[in-house]
Amino acid sequence: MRGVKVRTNFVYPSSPPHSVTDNLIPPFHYKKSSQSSMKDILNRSFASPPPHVVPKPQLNTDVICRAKRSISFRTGKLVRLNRGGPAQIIAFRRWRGRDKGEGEADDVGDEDRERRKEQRERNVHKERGRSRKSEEEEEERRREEEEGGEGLEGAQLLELEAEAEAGGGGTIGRRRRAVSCDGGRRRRTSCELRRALLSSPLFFSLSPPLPLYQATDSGFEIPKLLKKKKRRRSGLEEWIAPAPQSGNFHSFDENWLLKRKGEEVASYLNGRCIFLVGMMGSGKTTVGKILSEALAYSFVDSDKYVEESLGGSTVAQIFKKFGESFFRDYESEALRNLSLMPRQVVATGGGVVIRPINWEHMKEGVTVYLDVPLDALARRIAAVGTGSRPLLDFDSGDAYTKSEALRNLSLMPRQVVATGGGVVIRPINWEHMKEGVTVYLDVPLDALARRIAAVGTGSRPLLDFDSGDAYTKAFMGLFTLSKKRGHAYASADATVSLQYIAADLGLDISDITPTAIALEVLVQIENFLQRNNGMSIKMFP
Ligand SMILES: Nc1ncnc2c1ncn2[C@@H]1O[C@H](COP(=O)(O)OP(=O)(O)O)[C@@H](O)[C@H]1O
Ligand SMILES: O=C(O)C1=C[C@@H](OP(=O)(O)O)[C@@H](O)[C@H](O)C1
Repeated sequence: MRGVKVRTNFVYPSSPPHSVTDNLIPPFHYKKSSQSSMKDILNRSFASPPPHVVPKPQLNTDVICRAKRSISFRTGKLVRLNRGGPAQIIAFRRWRGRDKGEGEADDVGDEDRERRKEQRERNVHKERGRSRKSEEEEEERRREEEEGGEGLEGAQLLELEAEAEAGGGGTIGRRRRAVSCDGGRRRRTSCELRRALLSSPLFFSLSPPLPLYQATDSGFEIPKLLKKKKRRRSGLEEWIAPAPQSGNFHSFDENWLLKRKGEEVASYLNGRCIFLVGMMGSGKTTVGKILSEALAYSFVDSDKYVEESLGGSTVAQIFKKFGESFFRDYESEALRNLSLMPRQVVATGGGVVIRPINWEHMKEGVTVYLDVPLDALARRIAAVGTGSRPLLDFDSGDAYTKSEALRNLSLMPRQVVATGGGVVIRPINWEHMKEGVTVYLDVPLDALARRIAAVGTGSRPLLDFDSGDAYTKAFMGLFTLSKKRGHAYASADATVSLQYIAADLGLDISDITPTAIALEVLVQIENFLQRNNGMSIKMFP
């Protein structure tokens, strides 16, 4: 990949933070006896979600393992968890067409590569009678080799072995297929690789598509579907992980992976900003802060930027005083300024996607859409209140929001809307209501007065939004907004869908931590860069 830097020989630090060491326990075959202690571990794993996210009381222990495995599938890593040490990744993800000559490993490999290439060319001559198919395979292998993608070779393997023995870990810019190779030189490579891996006390392979272990209430077990014989042959019995004894096992694992991934992705980004887009409450701010730490970027919230540039008024105040379009102008200006600065994770306001000019600014960097189902958004927003989100704050009662509520309602089908008596005085409201059929209930004043007196004036809503709980109100508002702008989010370079992650990991959406989302954001950015071969990413001088 041109323009994208790849570290081929990066050695991860070998000593973990204290809390991590304390939290790992004896190896896999050590069975925890008590059911409650396992649950304790898992509950503590989710010790620091936002206060309103209540962990499920009965967490399925298997979930954690699946989550771990899946994270590694996504990141393409082979992960080793050391006894009493940090998890270490031995990576096989390889960038296609990456820069050559970076790092020692490539230098060492060049000679070898040249020699093997010549050898193969001689072989090609000898075996002229071969079938066309084999020739294509040969061609493919040669192409891979030229791209620097041959399997792990002597120098790297020795290095890996040395690191393994020393208890260290390393990244080797080689492709993942090296572990699942199936013939000739590749099989040898695979064997060597496995030997190198197994020479270290504990390895936990998350890369092959096999359920390597299952968590049960009494400990971790190799899944029954893997027959004993097969297990022995594949060496899986040794490819095992230490089960967590206590503490924040889950978060540790995520945090550690996130940091490593952050370092990797930051080196490809060359200072490009990340713009997080998504509906209100999708976690742009929460995830953005975590992401910025992993990338060693600074974090900016575009709403805060606008607030500061307008002397500290809140977004709600700006909406109330000057209206939405005034706010949008400042928002566009904020994005323009932010797009000129390097190394930032920007949490944008949910509405930035509606103006094409904002996309022009954001496309200076990489845009990522956090796709969260409306139901989850409404829950989150209901938990904190709609006060800071004027487009959902139908209770505030100012003229602007009442009209806005009516506009939103006019976009929804199959509704009978009981409007507030005062809506008729604003022409704009009629425009909205004329989207449907308006019916005037003409009741003599004295009859109205009697009715209202009977029930009290407290029950007179301006819009029917006043009835219903915080969740319903938030959901209604989000629904109409998402109808209007759902398609606009699709312009982002990458999408992170919580629904997809939840289905993939077998988790509830509310159980996906912001750290896991941040990790997925990094993976999707990486995929985006790979798809675009790094060419769309301009370099900062
Ligand atoms: N992964 C998550 N799980 C549960 N709640 C979350 C998650 N991410 C964010 N939240 C909560 O949702 C609310 C909105 O998050 P925030 O980051 O402010 O969203 P945005 O910046 O997109 O509006 C906050 O109260 C936050 O604590
Ligand atoms: O969706 C929107 O139009 C808005 C989202 C808000 O930001 P968050 O997405 O950070 O809540 C804020 O910019 C403003 O209330 C408008």
